[in-house]
Amino acid sequence: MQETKTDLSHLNDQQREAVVSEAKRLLVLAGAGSGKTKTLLQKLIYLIEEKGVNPSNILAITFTKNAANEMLDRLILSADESGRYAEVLSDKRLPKKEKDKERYYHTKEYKWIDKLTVRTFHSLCYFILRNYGVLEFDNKFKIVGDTKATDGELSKYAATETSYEIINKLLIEQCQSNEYLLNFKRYVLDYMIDKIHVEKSDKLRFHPEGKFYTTLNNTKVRSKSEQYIADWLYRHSIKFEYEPELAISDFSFRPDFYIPEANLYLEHVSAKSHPTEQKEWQFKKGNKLLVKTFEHQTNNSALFNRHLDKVIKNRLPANYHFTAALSFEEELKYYHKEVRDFLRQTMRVIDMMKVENLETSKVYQEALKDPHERVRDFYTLAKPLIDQVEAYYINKSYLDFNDMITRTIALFKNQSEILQKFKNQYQYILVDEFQDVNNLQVELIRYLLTENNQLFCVGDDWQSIYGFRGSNVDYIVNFSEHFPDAETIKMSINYRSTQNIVGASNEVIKHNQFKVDKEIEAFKKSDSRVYIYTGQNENENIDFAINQVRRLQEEKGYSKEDILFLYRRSKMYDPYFERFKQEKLFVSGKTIHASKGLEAKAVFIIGLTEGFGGFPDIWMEDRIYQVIKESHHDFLMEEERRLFYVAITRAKDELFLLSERGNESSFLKEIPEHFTYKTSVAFKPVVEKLLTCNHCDSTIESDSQFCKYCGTKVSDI
Ligand SMILES: Nc1ncnc2c1ncn2[C@@H]1O[C@H](COP(=O)(O)OP(=O)(O)OP(=O)(O)O)[C@@H](O)[C@H]1O
Repeated sequence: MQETKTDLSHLNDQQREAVVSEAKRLLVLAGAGSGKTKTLLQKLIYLIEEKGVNPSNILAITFTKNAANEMLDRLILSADESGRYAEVLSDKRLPKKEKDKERYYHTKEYKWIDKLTVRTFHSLCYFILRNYGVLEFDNKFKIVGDTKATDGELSKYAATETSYEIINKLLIEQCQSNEYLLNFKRYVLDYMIDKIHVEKSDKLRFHPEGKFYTTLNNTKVRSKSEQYIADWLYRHSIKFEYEPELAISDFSFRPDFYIPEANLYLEHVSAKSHPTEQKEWQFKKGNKLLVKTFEHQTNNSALFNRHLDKVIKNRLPANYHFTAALSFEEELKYYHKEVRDFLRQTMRVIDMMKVENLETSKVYQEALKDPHERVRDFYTLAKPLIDQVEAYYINKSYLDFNDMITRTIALFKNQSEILQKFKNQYQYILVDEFQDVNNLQVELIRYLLTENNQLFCVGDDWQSIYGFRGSNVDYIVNFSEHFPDAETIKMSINYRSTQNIVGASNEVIKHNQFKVDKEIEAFKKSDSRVYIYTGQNENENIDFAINQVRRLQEEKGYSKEDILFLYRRSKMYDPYFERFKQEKLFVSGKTIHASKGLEAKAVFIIGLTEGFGGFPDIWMEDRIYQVIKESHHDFLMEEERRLFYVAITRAKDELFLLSERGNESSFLKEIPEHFTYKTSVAFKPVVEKLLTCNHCDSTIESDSQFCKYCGTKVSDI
């Protein structure tokens, strides 16, 4: 072993090789729990202690604020010989705010730690723009996020509104134009309510009467042409009745429309209509006015509008008011969820365009060439809104997280002396979780690279789970193509999880095509198997979870931190959370996305069912996004599988997978049986087992009616 001042004896060979490597571009590619973060920190300490590198020449980038804090914590722990900081960290009563303060003071205490730059991509860009970005953007900018920032360094500079609140406000403003509002409502009705782009068999299932098309005044009509007429009337503020009952002498029937203010009936004639002669005669007899429109007229909307003008408008009173003011709230009051979905989709499109560095106008041009009307309609409505959002952000000096990176890149591009300053400063660039970088982040890193500085990245392509936000797993899979002359070191021992958990995770990930092959072995040997429970329904699963949690707490002394519930979607946890509250059980739950980098002795993955609302859950598959970036079904499935892999590998000793009988997630079938213990038998409550006789104090067996020792009845206890 090479002699070093820094103690590297607690590292394995591969970790040590990574720490001492002089390679200018190095990727440490490793599985879950293999000590990537540990290796990165050790490298940092080694550079300072062994290589005499000035800490201010080191930049360490993490993905989350928590990861940056954890990195600082580990550095402080390594420096603090008194053990005081370890006490601070382990003090469960100390609030997070206090811990943050302690971290701040301790960082100041150790000058070398204080001189390091340990930041997330965002906070790095934030810092650069605030201090050097005045020519690029208002340097007193505010940050806009998905949620209101409540703590952390950046929260002081957070905007008072969220990105959703802004886009919602701007949509309402946009809808002050009646035309936009009604076009928008038309879009909602067509594609989100009527789902006209969905198979016909589905339609008929939902509307057995055949009245499928929803008009702008929320009437269900039978055909697209009738819907067009009804919408035309609504757009001209002309009241109408649809299929009113009309009785003339002894003859009763339902013409298509009645327009009271013109005292006029309208019949739309298509190939499917019944012959109208009979009806016309009855109208004449009853001295009522009937006008007809014909299907072939609808082929040309300008001509058809003119026809409607002629037969309807001209029969209304001369002073008729054709444009009543419409309100967004009134028009869309039944469709709040659909409005929210449209806005979320638009926000996703905005984010994707930023990450892919595409201009709105180019995307719009492409979208209008799409063969599908739904996609074209979406972009026709989204474009003016997206333009408004952009203008609003500039006007208010707002930047979102992607903007901060884009603006920093622009600053580097336009101000070479500022770029030079950072290039000179950061001799060593260390990036954690490299599997999650996106185009913008890689471009930023590239700007900082010189022939002489070192880029040291650690990551696991199997854990890349932010594709939906634009991260690109290709950067890690093909690292040496993106960074010429790069070296790669693979680390293959998992120190976190037991053998069967590691085995199961290896088997699951084998189903992915796009990956780097690695052989991961467990360091910890244990016979305990992955527990798969398939209850009859959710309630049975919750009962099972409660019993298992109690068992772990009582038999193994596990605390709140030792047990982690993971799920694909937050709402899966709601019923569990409610029951845990009732049962006074304290356990933490997280989405799998939020669990990255975490570990717990026991992990429960809930909601492992197949199909809608389960896991895998491929939600990005909408042609709307394909206009910006193609994503294939298989590729999205692979990301879901990586997410499952991340979830499994959070478990140190025990892993429980909860599914429902008859509707098991396809992922469960990917785990070979010899790693698992499968059951669908509900657990007897553990509390029964622990019942003690209040007379003689001995433990009473679970199914017994009497205390075996003194005969006291269980029902009296
Ligand atoms: N050489 C080693 N000997 C013993 N334990 C180790 C070694 N390397 C890492 N560990 C332990 O393994 C666990 C996982 O380490 P770490 O969190 O650094 O892994 P990681 O690769 O970053 O994990 P993940 O990617 O899954 O989040 C930690 O508890 C760490 O202390």
